[in-house]
Amino acid sequence: MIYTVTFSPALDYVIDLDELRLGETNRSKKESYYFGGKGINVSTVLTNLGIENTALGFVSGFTGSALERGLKEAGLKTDFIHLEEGITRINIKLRMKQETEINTQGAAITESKLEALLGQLERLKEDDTLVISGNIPNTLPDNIYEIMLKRLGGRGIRFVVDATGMLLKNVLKYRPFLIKPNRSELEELTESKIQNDADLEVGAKKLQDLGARNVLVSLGGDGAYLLCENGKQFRVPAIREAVKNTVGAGDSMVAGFLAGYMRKKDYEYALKLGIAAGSATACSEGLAKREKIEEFFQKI
Ligand SMILES: Nc1ncnc2c1ncn2[C@@H]1O[C@H](COP(=O)(O)OP(=O)(O)OP(=O)(O)O)[C@@H](O)[C@H]1O
Ligand SMILES: O=P(O)(O)OC[C@@]1(O)O[C@H](CO)[C@@H](O)[C@@H]1O
Repeated sequence: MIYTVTFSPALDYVIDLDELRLGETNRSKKESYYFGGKGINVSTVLTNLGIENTALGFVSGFTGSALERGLKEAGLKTDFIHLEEGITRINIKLRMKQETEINTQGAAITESKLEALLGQLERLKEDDTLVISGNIPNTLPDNIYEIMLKRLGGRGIRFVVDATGMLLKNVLKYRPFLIKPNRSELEELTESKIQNDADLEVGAKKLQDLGARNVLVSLGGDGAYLLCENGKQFRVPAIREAVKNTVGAGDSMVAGFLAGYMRKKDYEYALKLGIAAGSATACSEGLAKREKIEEFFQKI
């Protein structure tokens, strides 16, 4: 069984603008909203691909109720913990020539609610997969992912971690099955510039040396690079069509990769399905549906 954890789910409010003029009243051309947060996006795309999973995390307030209801209507299985104060965050995504995002803090998670999540995770057993992604509210310590993996280590659970900075660095020693930095995250983690494929290999190898088993580096419109635990490496270009929205492309890639791995236990196949899912989301309004992912997979 696959479980995803999103500490700080989000209502993604996507606003289309010609341009943003600071200090003035700007009027949108169009707006739309999506139920997001990284782990939730992974769960949505897994569900779209017919892979059973449960989305865990914290929700609160009227935005949390809307998110929970919306996800249920979309067919997701969720088991959220309800916070008593604050609201599930609203993240602003400004869509102009370039995309600009404002990701907000999100509701504070109390110690007892955190314990409730750790209690839920006790049900995980050998061969289960736990996807932990996204940022945490700034009221939590940045070793929180490490605390989780330490408690769950040694049980044969497959960990997938998609996070930045210390949140990710702290967990590498627990040998996560998969991490998915993008180019700038890889640069930050390895404190080096990534300018070509040789740099990708060196950077990914550094993260493997720190403990990661498989390192998937997403490169936006340039596709992705995978360094596998067996030493094999693959570089696959993206499918380039008219881009509509790249929010959630990385999460879709993680979902596609996992779905592919579950199906065939083959890393090259998993990477191709990951690329297909990431590019299908980039070329869709909202997260990709199964038909688009399959159509893109045929083109790789
Ligand atoms: N402009 C694009 N055209 C085609 N495919 C894209 C484009 N942007 C992203 N993708 C696909 O999605 C995958 C993940 O993209 P990216 O590297 O932007 O992830 P990310 O930075 O984690 O994104 P996010 O945080 O928004 O989810 C890429 O490897 C590629 O397959
Ligand atoms: O603030 P975080 O947790 O780093 O990222 C949150 C977020 O940008 O990630 C998803 C796209 O990957 C969006 O649905 C969501 O708004």
